[in-house]
Amino acid sequence: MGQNFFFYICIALDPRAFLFESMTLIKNKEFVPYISAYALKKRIEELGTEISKDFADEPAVLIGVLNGAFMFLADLTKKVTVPIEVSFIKVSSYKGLESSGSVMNLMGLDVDLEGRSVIIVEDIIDTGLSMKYLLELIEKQKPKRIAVASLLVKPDAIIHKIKIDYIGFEIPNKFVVGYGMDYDGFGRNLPALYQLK
Ligand SMILES: O=P(O)(O)OC[C@H]1O[C@H](OP(=O)(O)OP(=O)(O)O)[C@H](O)[C@@H]1O
Ligand code: HPA
Repeated sequence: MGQNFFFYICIALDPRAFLFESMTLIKNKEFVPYISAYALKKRIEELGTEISKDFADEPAVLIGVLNGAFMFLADLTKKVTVPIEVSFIKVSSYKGLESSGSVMNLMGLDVDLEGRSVIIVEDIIDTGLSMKYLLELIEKQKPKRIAVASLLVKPDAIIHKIKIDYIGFEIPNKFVVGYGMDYDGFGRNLPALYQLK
């Protein structure tokens, strides 16, 4: 409700939020404009402000989940005004338009997280499988605190219940591309978000 409310207020207050690009075709699938680059930017600014307040006294390690989170992490970190560290992990669970049902760890962590405050930064939480895997993996390192930030969450698709601390937008259970997210490897470079028609 909170995220949707923000979205409509954003459109009402600033007509630039309407500046969608046109439909896009990726590997013969049609995707229609869904969330504009402007609306993403405004929401990410808010998330950056929230994180800056919450972690003002305890420098956090932000862990971006590759590949999808590269754009969100880059824009989010620019809006965090308190000291942070940045690192990456790479996992894969999605094949084409569906979850494969298992998580492959393709690149491990290079930071010691014991006693640290950690924020896992994801582009999207869909079934929750990847985040469940990541939480279990990171908990083994005994951090002081783990928070989860995800630009998008599909509440109707979640199978693995997870506490999500920072949510950009709650979206329906429909496949999306753009702003880091791909369909079969393509579409990650789109600056806005598109939904499968
Ligand atoms: O909640 P889930 O059902 O696990 O889906 C979410 C995961 O799927 C996507 O990654 P993907 O496996 O497509 O790899 P990518 O980041 O390289 O695109 C996304 O970036 C999340 O990590
Ligand atoms: O809707 C999606 N789009 C792209 N990648 C994804 N990974 C999980 N869900 C999605």
